[in-house]
Amino acid sequence: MALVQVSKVCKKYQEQGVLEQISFDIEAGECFGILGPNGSGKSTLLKLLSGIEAPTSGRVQLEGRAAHEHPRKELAQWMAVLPQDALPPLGFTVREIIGMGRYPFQNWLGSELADAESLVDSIIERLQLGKLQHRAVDGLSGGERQRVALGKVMAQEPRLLLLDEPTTFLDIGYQMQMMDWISSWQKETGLTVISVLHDLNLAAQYCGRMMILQEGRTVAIGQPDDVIQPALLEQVYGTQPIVMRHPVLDVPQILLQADRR
Ligand SMILES: Nc1ncnc2c1ncn2[C@@H]1O[C@H](COP(=O)(O)OP(=O)(O)OP(=O)(O)O)[C@@H](O)[C@H]1O
Repeated sequence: MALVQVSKVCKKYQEQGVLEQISFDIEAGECFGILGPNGSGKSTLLKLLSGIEAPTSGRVQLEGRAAHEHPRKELAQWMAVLPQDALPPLGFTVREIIGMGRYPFQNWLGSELADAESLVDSIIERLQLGKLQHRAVDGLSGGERQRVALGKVMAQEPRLLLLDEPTTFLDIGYQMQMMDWISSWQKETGLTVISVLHDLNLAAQYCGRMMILQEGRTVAIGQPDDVIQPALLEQVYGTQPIVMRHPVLDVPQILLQADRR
């Protein structure tokens, strides 16, 4: 059985259709990208996948059970969400925030049987947060804060990770670092990743499969080569990019073209 099964999902807000007849499956260990123009329904789909909201019709199932019917604490023990505005609470230190990823595993006394401190240490080392670990998150840069947010979801040791545009506001160095960390973590643990992304080039490099939404409907779903097609992208985004192959990675990449007239 696929880890995630979405079948004939529709979502309406006050009679306004936001998602229409969405169906796809995701197998354990996949990296799946959700792309599409602004307002096409990407974040809404992520909310349905995380069980925060229920579909108006159709089904979203995680391990064969409706996403919104999983008890929240149980779900938090195997699914983590990194939202776009993952601003951790002010006043806490980097180390404390990462430790918060362990909350779903604590008993009512706030203690955990397994040694969480060594896990937190290894995450701090891996994300190069050693020098920042005792600083309050308030004064950190956007890139540093995003790294802390990633550390918190890593501490949760999920099997399914949902990301909402994890690289927004990051410079190209941090963008690649963030995606590489997620990718190596995924390879080591067999984690399943579903990510909303705006950047088609990043998606083609990191996602095995991706879908493109337009006005709440699926216009393409498949491997990057199936999806990154000039005519399709022009139809969806209203601009026709040049599609080339990445000289090293051998995946499709787009070049945008200014109108010089
Ligand atoms: N709670 C809500 N109530 C009413 N309308 C909503 C609600 N949430 C989203 N919408 C509408 O649903 C549509 C899709 O929004 P959504 O945030 O899912 O798009 P998106 O593809 O993630 O956009 P972006 O790329 O700009 O972040 C938008 O028209 C939005 O206004």
